[in-house]
Amino acid sequence: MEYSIDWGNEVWASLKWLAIAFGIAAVAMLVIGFLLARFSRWGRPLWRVIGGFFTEPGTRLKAWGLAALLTVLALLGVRITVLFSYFSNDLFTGLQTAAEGLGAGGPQGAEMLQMGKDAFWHSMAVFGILATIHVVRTMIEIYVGAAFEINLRRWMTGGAAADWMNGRAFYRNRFVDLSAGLMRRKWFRRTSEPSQKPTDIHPGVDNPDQRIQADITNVASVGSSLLWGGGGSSTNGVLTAVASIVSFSKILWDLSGPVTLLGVEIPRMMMWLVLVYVLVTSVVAFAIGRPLIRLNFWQERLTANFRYALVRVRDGAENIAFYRGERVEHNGLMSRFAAVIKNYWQIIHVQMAFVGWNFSVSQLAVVFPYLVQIPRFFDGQIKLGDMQQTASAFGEMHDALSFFRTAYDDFTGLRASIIRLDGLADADVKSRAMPEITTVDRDRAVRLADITVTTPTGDELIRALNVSLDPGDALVVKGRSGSGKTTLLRGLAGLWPFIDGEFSRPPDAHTLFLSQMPYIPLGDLRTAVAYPALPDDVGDEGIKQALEKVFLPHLVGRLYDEEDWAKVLSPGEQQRVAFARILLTKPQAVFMDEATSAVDEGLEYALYRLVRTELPDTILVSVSHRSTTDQHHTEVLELTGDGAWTLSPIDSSPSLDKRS
Ligand SMILES: Nc1ncnc2c1ncn2[C@@H]1O[C@H](COP(=O)(O)OP(=O)(O)OP(=O)(O)O)[C@@H](O)[C@H]1O
Repeated sequence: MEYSIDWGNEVWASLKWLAIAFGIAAVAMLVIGFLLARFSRWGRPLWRVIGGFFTEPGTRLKAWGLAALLTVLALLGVRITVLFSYFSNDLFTGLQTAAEGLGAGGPQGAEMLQMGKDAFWHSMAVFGILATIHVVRTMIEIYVGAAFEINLRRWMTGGAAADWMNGRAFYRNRFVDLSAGLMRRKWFRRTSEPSQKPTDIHPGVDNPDQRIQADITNVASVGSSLLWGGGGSSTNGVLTAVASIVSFSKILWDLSGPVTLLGVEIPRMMMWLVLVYVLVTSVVAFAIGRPLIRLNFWQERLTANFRYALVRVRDGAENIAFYRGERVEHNGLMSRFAAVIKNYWQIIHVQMAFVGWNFSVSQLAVVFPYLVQIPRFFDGQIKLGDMQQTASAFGEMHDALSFFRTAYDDFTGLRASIIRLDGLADADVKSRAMPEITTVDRDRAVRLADITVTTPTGDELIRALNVSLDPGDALVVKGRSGSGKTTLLRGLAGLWPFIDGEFSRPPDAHTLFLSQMPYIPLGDLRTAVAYPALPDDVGDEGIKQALEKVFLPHLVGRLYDEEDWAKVLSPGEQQRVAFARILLTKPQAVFMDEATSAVDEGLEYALYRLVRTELPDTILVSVSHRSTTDQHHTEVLELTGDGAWTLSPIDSSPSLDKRS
């Protein structure tokens, strides 16, 4: 019996096919990828969030290497599927020959039966080889796919986290929306990028944590499987879909015969039928599934909001418990959860229609080729094997062409993640583009020259402030609540964008800003005390001494204890930890925002004296409501909150002996 292809020569034929297909696929992917990244509405943001993986020196070799390997493996998968279709042709033709031999009887029948048997066992051997290669290929593909995904995810997470930290974008992105009103202000325009227009405002960035964690995971895993397909043969990707379409259209073209429709003979009918069938069904599917882009985007946002609300309860547990605020919290949580469910129902409704349509279309496609071919088979024009291969080629073509229809759901999820990651990158850039105070490094001195601070709505809090402090000077900032004391410190620290003027201070490493409640990082106590230095940089001995000096000797033995220290230490103890940090860091200038508000006056006195004695040359700037802090300072700055300010010396301060 004659086989459908020359199996003896197939290894070389397949290798040649693979080489040519790889060449074409590589060029096509590069060209299409370039065009999409340059000109399409979703390709541009996608390239923005993953482009560096393929271009940066640290990752590009691995990126291109793994991508090439995945392409080869995907194409090999397509080739094997093609060969399986020839195997099935031979198997069924062999069975048909054997059956005909049995029916015919006699010597000729016996010969046909033998031919059929030979063809059957030959097919089994072919299947054994193909199946082995198929399994091995699939295993390798799963591994390489995972390696690509993990590398991409690692690069994206590292990059997004660094970008979020860079220029304190994680803090300043809260002002991206608010800065809209100020875009028209002269000094804002002067300090912002020339390309920024008042209309060019990003709508802000919600839940960056979710974006960095969940959206990146989604882009890395769904993105790569959409391109190359999953591990199993049934899961197509764009590449395998296109390669299958090309390969199977040739088979279908060769096998499909003419069909007479309303008296007109249409050649290669199967081919046209599958194209028209899939085109029409896909257009309908896209129309049904279109709302999923928006709904998936919202699902991410609403889920993140709900989770953030839960985290807030955990963080504020003590406060909530004191207030007996469970009812309010529960209501808040449930209303956020209700929003998640409402959106989820909308997704389900669209998906019911979408999946229902796709499923019906795919079911019909199972019998469709038999219905079209059966007259030719009954007329004896084609053999059982040919019909079988036509049906399988139709099925493969249909699956491949339908990939874009069935995977539309995944595309919408991917698109939502890309939009969110692009939004984060955008907000990071805009956060950095917002104005910041001009800082000048100056050894052992602090100068504020013409500092003007406003609220986000443009109301002046401080107008043209000038202050000059030399080593050992200490300034206390006072004023009614809301007059802008904290905001001044925020501005000087480079957090508050609505500030103008020049600020000279010791270099970053020698200037320390302390907020009212010191931040306590996760980890052991030594990490908490040494922050923002690393514990090994300051050493255990230094940490122990600092703890003893700030009256926390009971903590000396617990340096390596891992606790949620922000919840274990009392506010007063946390403020003493902040003073320990001053002793460890030995800054040339320190700015403190009500840093002793939680300790009693005796302890406050002792802590200030400690700093003055240990670090007599350090410049102190304290924000304080208490008159007891005055005695540790040399000057007082009074803010009125409407722009005006007064600066006056403080007499008879016991700290005035600091320079002696
Ligand atoms: N993110 C913000 N958006 C809008 N307005 C803000 C923001 N942060 C602060 N403000 C406003 O800026 C003004 C100054 O606030 P700031 O916290 O500096 O006051 P303060 O003098 O430190 O007050 P207190 O003594 O109560 O700590 C207040 O009116 C406050 O409402």
